[in-house]
Amino acid sequence: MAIRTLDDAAVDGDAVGVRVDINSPLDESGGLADDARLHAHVETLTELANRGARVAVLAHQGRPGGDEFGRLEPHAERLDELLDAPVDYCDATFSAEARAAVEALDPGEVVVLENTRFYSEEYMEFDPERAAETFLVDGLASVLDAYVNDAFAAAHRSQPSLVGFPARLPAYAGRVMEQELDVLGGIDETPEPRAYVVGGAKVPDSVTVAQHALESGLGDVVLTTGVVANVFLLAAGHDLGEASADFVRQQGYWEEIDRAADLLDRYGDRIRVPTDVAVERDGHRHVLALDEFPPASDEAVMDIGPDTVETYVAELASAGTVVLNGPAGVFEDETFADGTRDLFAGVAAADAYSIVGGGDTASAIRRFDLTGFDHVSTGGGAALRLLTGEELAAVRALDQ
Ligand SMILES: Nc1ncnc2c1ncn2[C@@H]1O[C@H](COP(=O)(O)OP(=O)(O)OP(=O)(O)O)[C@@H](O)[C@H]1O
Ligand SMILES: O=C(O)[C@H](O)COP(=O)(O)O
Repeated sequence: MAIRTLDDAAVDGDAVGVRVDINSPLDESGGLADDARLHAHVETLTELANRGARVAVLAHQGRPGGDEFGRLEPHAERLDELLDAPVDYCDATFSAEARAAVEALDPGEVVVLENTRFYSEEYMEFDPERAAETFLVDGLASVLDAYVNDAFAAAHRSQPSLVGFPARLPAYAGRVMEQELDVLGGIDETPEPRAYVVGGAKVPDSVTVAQHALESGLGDVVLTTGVVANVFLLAAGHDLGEASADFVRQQGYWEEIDRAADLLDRYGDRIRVPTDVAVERDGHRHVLALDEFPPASDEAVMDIGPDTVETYVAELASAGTVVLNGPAGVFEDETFADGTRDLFAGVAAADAYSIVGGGDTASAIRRFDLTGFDHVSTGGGAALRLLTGEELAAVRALDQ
């Protein structure tokens, strides 16, 4: 694979479109609840500005219809604080106003364009050739001289701003992309046995990762937590009660139960599910063992229990490599933070080579002030897919 980096780029005076992933947890007021991903891109944006580039930042925030879907003005304001270069914001992405904002840039200046996902085609998946003809790519390519993709965390999405520009402009990997590919692209060289701890709420991505890890043999064991564990518990025939079943349905994940059941049939001896969980009862955390199921109809499973943490940490003690993605529970609520805090602390303390991925996962690590992981990736689903040997769409598009 021949991917050019910023070492190969001459950018002085050029207008450079830089796709970053600054998709971040938001607080109740819509501001940034965590800015780790913005910090991650400071190196690339600073290098380009210092080398005289005129920098147009492309990024997404959240998903259409989602709670964290919003404008990038807070991100632009924070980047203006983090960078020495002046950072402006334009509430347009590829319109005449956006093109004018790019053309008005002087060398060393930065403008953050509006959330790419405000535009319908951006949330669709295309092959690179078709993506190159979308209104977003076509609209911006005319005012850009080069494209840099630093958005490793979104690199598994074959969406226009991630795969469409290399067909139109000289394209390079940013420093985050370069570093993540160096570390995560070599999972088959990490110590064995490898344990994948798969949690969080992005169930389809995680089931895909579990399937790849088990089928390829890259993963020796998959330990499930979070909503992923709830789906596998349902697949194993456990009655999680009405509230958790409704949640899985509302998220559109009911079909994932069949995929999980298939994996249990084929690899059941290499998949772990919780032996106890936590629900809210009378306003407090209440732990239920599997033999006490089902929870009451209004009691959603919100965390893994202490026995599960103990069992998982004990198994990880013999791993050569641990890959961790996704919180174990609704860690944002202190009532349900124990599973994530205690399991993550166990991974950090283990002797294994530990690779952690995921925006919310990294946010939890910071919240609990945990150190001792060998690599904390900016990517969630992207990191996991690369770690199971899957090629990432945006990386393939950069390979010119
Ligand atoms: N049992 C549960 N029920 C509901 N939500 C849960 C549960 N366990 C974890 N979550 C939620 O999962 C979310 C994080 O899942 P996600 O898969 O997005 O993590 P991530 O991979 O680290 O983040 P990202 O993919 O955005 O980089 C958290 O907001 C957390 O509240
Ligand atoms: O946070 C992430 O995992 C990336 O920004 C990708 O977001 P998406 O899952 O909404 O495409």
